[in-house]
Amino acid sequence: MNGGSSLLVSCHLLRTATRTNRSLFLPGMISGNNSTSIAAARYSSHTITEELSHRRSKVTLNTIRTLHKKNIPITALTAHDFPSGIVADRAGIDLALVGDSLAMVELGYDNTNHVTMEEMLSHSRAVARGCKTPFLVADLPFGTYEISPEQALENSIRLVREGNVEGVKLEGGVEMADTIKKITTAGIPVLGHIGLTPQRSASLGGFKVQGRTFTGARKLLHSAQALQDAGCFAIVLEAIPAPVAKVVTQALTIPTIGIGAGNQCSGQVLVQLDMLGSFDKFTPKFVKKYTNAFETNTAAVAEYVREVRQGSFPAEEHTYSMRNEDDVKKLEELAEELDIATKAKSSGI
Ligand SMILES: Nc1nc(=O)c2c([nH]1)NC[C@@H]1CN(c3ccc(C(=O)N[C@@H](CCC(=O)O)C(=O)O)cc3)CN21
Ligand SMILES: CC(C)C(=O)C(=O)O
Repeated sequence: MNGGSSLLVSCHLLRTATRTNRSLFLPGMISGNNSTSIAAARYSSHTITEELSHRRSKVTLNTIRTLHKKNIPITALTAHDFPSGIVADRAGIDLALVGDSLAMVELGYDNTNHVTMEEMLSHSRAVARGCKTPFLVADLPFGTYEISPEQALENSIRLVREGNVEGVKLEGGVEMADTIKKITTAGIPVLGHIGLTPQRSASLGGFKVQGRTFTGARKLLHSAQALQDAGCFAIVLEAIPAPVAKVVTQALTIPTIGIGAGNQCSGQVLVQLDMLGSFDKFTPKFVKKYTNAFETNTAAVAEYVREVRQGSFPAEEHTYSMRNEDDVKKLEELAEELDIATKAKSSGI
């Protein structure tokens, strides 16, 4: 992106902030020293990604609390590997999630329940190597936290110590309160997750929208309050009607992070490969594709195939030369001799 389009993006940020009547937030503005940030973003010749990544300081739980208090939407996104971790960092994401959706979008499983603790640890470490600024959270995979609070704490400690993440996410409502207490008491921040909880999709009858009835909505509200009381620093609300998410958000003192839960949540999260248009197996209604990486990437690879076949790749600029031109001549002479020798051999002389 050049300076010109950086200016366009920055102006768009300003317009959007005005339209939604929310205070303008560019990452880095939270920790003071803000007076030049807007002007710098508008007039700098740097790219917008440079602006976003170089200016901001490490996002901590305090940053997330401050964003919430100031009514500034929290931006969250999944990162499943080293490059997607870097993208989340550079683009200005506040909270990066090593979500177990990686089971489906990275590893090709039919649901999230097949991903193992070892796989989550390996992906978390890769993300952590690239994703330095956002607050980094990983999912406790299915089967690693349901048996007892002790089991949950043990595996949370592994995610922190071996996976290099800062917090953990787990699915479930009131029934998870004791488990959440156990983990938060040990000093590990917990992100709750209610509504459509994919690890329980079998008992939900599939990936179905939740809380569509008054009874269902009230249950979600009670779960959210129990999760807050148990010590969650925030709660993911997945695939629930927007009016329900709004009431839940208003009822809580901790932020809600919505995915398919309308725009009245305290923040938003999406699966990175979904919003980049890289995943084409299915598309939940809540996904907006900001680009179509699947088409772009497939077309690029097809072009490579074509160029290799026709010999136009690699071109001169992708090729190494000999240090000394004379050596090229010597090499050709050698080749000629070999050629004669080969011919001589094959003709039986
Ligand atoms: N690529 C991807 N994106 C996700 O957001 C995601 C995953 N994978 N895997 C783990 C879970 C599964 N999720 C899903 C999967 C499908 C729908 C879906 O298609 N829902 C229907 C609504 C069905 C109903 O009406 O109740 C939809 O049309 O959105 C929603 C969430 C969310 N998570
Ligand atoms: C979509 C987010 C919230 C998630 O749980 C995941 O990526 O697994």
